[in-house]
Amino acid sequence: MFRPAIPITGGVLILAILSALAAVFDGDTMALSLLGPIGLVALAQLAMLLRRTLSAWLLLVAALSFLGITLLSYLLPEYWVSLAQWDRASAWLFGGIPLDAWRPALSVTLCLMALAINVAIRSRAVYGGPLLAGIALLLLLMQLIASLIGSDYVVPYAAAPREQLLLWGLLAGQVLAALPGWRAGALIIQRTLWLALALAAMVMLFWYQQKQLTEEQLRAQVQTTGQQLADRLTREIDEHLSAMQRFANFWTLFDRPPSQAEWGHQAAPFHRDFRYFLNIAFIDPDSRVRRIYPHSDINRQALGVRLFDAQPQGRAALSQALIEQRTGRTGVIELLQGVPGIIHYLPIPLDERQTLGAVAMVVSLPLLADTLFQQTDTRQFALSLYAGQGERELLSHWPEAALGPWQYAARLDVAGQPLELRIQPSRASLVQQLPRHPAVSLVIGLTLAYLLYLMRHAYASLARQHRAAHAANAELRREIRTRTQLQKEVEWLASHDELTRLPNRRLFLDTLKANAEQLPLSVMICDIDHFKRINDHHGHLVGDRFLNQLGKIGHEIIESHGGLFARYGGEEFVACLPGTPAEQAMMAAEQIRLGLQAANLLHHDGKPLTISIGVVTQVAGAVELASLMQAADDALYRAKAEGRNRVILAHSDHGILSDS
Ligand SMILES: Nc1nc2c(ncn2[C@@H]2O[C@H](COP(=O)(O)OP(=O)(O)OP(=O)(O)O)[C@@H](O)[C@H]2O)c(=O)[nH]1
Repeated sequence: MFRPAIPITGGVLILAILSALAAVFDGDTMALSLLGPIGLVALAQLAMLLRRTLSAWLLLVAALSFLGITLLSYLLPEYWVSLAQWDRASAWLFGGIPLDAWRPALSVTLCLMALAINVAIRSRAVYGGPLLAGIALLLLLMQLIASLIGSDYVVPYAAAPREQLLLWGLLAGQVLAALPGWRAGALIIQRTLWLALALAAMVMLFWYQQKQLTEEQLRAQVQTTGQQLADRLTREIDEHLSAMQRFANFWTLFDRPPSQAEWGHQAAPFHRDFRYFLNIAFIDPDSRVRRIYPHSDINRQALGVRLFDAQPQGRAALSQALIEQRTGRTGVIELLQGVPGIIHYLPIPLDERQTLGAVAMVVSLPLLADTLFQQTDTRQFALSLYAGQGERELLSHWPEAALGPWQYAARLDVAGQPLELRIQPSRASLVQQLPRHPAVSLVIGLTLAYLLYLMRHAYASLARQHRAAHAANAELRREIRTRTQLQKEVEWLASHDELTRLPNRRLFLDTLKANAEQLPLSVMICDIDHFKRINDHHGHLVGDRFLNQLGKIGHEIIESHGGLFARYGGEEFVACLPGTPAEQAMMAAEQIRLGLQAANLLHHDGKPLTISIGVVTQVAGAVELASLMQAADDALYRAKAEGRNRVILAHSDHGILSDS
């Protein structure tokens, strides 16, 4: 293993431990839940680098179990295991901490898993080490970009900078340790890696896009809910305005101020239907409160109060009703009851110029909002109603659960008064609604990329082995051919003479033996006359050429007689003629003698090269090679003795040889 990997991984481990201690101190469960497995993987990596394989595996099993559970929480559909069930399990396991408070982002989980698996396989290329490192790198780059851009996702996909740094450290350690091994198989890795890595990158982009889309859908959903709520508020206000109009119209039938009993009788149902009407009062033309419902203690204090004096903010609106006979309304004012609200003034005309008075309806905005909020599932949203554009909070409701990262603000106009309704969903409700398919397709896609790598790597390795085997086979075939050739040459050399390329003594004797029964069997021994002189005067090379020439002449003639011409040794040649009578053998010998003489092979003195030949033929009886050869040799000796350049047939001897 490459040494720098050890200090780098050790550094990651130390930093993870220190950060985890700080996180324990701060009670930062989110950081702890990532620092824990990072520390385990770093320790496992260190153990693997120091060849403590068993310890490394145990640590990895612990880290991968945790990461596996995290991954499952992203993948399993809500209707299989609901968020509430995950929360319960998480609270049981981690002492009351809900899932969302510790669960690392999906991309972070996958990144650490890739690094952990890479430790388990020791980054070996054959098991996908380079691809796992590549996937971890892509996920880290994605996180880096996300951190730089910043985002307000429901479920973020970047770890905190410190954790990201640790992950980079782990990856660097792995790559440094694995590089020498990867270099050895660089060619196969190159062929295998890029396609799988491109697939992984595409899958990540697809996931990112899907994630964007789902987040947008969630926002749209909350926006719709918020807008519905705002519309309902507007409708509610419209309804109470028309109800008030009906109420005011009723009193135009009177030409006198109503009695308290009449007022109470008529106002009661309106007050019951719209519980946010703090009171419904009859105001005389002098702006004094004459009748009021409900007849509560606090309301009774208002009786007789001249509103032009007591409530200057409402003066313009009240004048509109009393003098101009038009509906008037205050803006959001501080009511006598100490809450913000709006007062509507509706004229009760007597005729075109005179008014009987005005109906004042005091609307408590907090109560109005509360009426509305009660119709909504307030466990899932934080709701707040503001006067103007968030200038003054009229009512707000906060659920106990943690809130999501963003809110929607709906603007509405309540009788000319701008209000803002803000809706912020709880984080849990958003997480619950998040579809699982982007996460599932990411995990499946990355798994496919991994399998693709394994498949291509196996294929490339097999192809390389196949090529090597093929080359070895070709080499082997060449070797066999060479050896067979050599074998043939050796075999040929064992039975032939290299100079004349004629059969040698051994092959001659074997042939003779093999044809011993083909009587009459003739044998001849030929010996060049005074050959020594050729060598002495012309040199050995010329001597060789002469020997060669004789070989050709003898071979041609003897072969035409159906026999075998061989070199017996030195300047001696022999012939074996099975089934050949003495006359024919003599004739053949004579042909050789004359052929040599005519070959224009000359001694230094110009005399032609001659040959002496001894011939023997066995016509009957068992052939004895030694005596047969001896008889031929004797005949040759005689030929030499009688003056050379002649053919002599052996004497009849032992009854087996013919005589001339
Ligand atoms: N150039 C050459 N000479 C050879 C070869 N084998 C044997 N000789 C020579 O053949 C000669 C044989 O000589 P000898 O046996 O004395 O007989 P000769 O000179 O032929 O005389 P006779 O046989 O008595 O007529 C020797 O000088 C050998 O060196 C060979 O392969 N090449």
